[in-house]
Amino acid sequence: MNSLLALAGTSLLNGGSSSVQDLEERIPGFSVLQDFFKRWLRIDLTTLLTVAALMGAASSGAQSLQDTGSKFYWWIVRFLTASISIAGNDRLNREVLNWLGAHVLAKKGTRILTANSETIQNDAWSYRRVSQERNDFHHEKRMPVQYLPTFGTTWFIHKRNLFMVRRILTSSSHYHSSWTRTPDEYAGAPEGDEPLVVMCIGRSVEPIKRFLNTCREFADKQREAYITVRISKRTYDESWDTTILRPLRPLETVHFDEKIKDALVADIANYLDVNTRRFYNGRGIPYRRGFLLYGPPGTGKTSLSLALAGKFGLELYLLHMPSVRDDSVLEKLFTALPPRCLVLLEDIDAVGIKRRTGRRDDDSSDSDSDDDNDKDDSYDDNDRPRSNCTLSGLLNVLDGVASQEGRIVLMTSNFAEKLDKALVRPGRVDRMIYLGHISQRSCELMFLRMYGPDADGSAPADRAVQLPEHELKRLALEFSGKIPNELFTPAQVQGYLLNYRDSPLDAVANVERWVKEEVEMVEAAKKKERKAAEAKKKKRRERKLKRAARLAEAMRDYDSDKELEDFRQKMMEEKRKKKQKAKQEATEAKIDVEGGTSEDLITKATNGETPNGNLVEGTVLAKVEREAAIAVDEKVNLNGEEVAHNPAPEEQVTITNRVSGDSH
Ligand SMILES: Nc1ncnc2c1ncn2[C@@H]1O[C@H](COP(=O)(O)OP(=O)(O)OP(=O)(O)O)[C@@H](O)[C@H]1O
Repeated sequence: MNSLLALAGTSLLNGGSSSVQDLEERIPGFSVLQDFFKRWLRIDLTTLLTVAALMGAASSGAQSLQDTGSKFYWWIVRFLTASISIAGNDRLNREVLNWLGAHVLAKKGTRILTANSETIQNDAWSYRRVSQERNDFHHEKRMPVQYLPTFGTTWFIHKRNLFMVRRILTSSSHYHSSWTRTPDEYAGAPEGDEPLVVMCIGRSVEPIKRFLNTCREFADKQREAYITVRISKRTYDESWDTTILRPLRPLETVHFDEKIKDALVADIANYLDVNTRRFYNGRGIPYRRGFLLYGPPGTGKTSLSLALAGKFGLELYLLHMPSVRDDSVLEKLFTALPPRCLVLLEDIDAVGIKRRTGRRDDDSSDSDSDDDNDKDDSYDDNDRPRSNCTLSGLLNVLDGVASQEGRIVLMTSNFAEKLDKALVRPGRVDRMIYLGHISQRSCELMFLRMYGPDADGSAPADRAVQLPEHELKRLALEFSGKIPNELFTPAQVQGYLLNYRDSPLDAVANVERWVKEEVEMVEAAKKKERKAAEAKKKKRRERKLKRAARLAEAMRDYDSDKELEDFRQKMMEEKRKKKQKAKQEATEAKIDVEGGTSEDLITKATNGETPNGNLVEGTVLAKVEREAAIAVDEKVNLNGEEVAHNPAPEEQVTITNRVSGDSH
């Protein structure tokens, strides 16, 4: 085709006639077409082809000119610059971008940037999970926004060398941008895995190497001032995929019993000592250490964990237990831990609490519960968040064969009393630390921290009143004296002080009123809680009565002792399957069944009492067993006969038949 167009072009330039013959030779029937176009359309086909040929030649000429220009440009660039490229997933890549963000973009006032905060997946579910109500308004865990260079080239001068850093488009975004013809930086934001090319005018790479070192040093310095927190956010590839830098929190800013704090720090320091590792290894003791931080919300469990990570220069791996999908995810995340780190397992009490559909480990309510079905099943009856992980899954990662050695596990819980004994046994939890309500001394320290000079010794610029040290101490003492000892959480007091960030005098002046209001609020909340607990208790009692009535009803349908015994066995079997844990406790339970009418016995049994009125230690199974035994006894009584009651051997529940007085 191109040759035909060229021929047409030559034909026009030569006056036409000779080349029409050439064209006729190459395209049979060309003269017929030519006649047709001339007669009917009044167009000279040769001219048309010639114009097209000239336009094609001009465009390909421009293209090749552009190619040549581009080649020349890159040849010059190559000739005049040295460069080092950095892969998208290399840590150095991030460090260079951070340096640029801090030193170039802000100074140059760059107007086209990309912003990073945190990656989200489908968070619809997590918005549903409203956190437990708390009184501090400053429990802020949002990620700061970071501004970085976008696609393209950033120019800057560093140590008298001219540098260019190119952030290169990845193939997918490139396709997108060229398709829509939108400039790269508007076509989409960089995803974080774009390679970088660092170029510098000159024929040596040494200045670039020096620049990269500067970036690394800057990152190290930043790291010293920050704690690296790793979390797992992506739901599809279970890894510690997100890194957050949190400002370092000095341990002194977490207020609780100083002696306990010192002991905890000494314990961790001792554990991290190389000699300790040798000692553990030499004696075949697994080199692990676990701590449980427990107490009400807002008492500093998370803050203490961050402060400890900063103090010992460890990376913090954070897992919020109710958000862990299942045991296999937990295991994968634990397997990916480095040997020396701090793992924070938040809300550990959520493990082992069953969801409404398919309850597991510690459920002590009856199986035929029919209320509360409309409630969000990510919470238990006490509004504690639930986890999909099982207790055995958790124990397995803590000290199973495959569990990593050398790390420190910190677990936090608001409901430590609910934790399984197996979880808190030494080896898994070596030290339990209670973080409770704030003491007056801690209030004083918090006040001083809030209004004292900044960490670097400088006075905060935005403070309206700069008080001398002795005056500040006096105010701190006055402030703490007005706060009841161990009534509020540290978060509450911090929240109050933040309201008077610029005015310590106002903070002291208004504290009594605040205390009064808070106390009233606490009282009201307690009252509400009590009411809710009573209503719950009432409901449970009604359920038990209903069940006991059903049981008694069922008893009436049995004529022979054998049928009765079969029924009892069947019921026992069902309960045994459901209540694995309760079965163990039932082993220890001793139940003394004596005296009382049938109604008495059933009522007492449903209340968790022995027939003689004593409260029985034990579990659901023990209670159910008791009810069954009572019902059996009752049936026997009605029949006027004595029936041997043989509990399954593994239950070892001693039941004294009230008719015979025998114990089995
Ligand atoms: N003991 C404390 N000393 C100093 N500040 C505290 C203390 N406890 C809590 N705070 C402050 O209260 C806020 C919440 O603290 P943090 O998240 O550590 O509490 P928490 O016990 O982990 O709460 P939750 O159980 O709800 O996770 C933080 O801003 C923190 O600075």
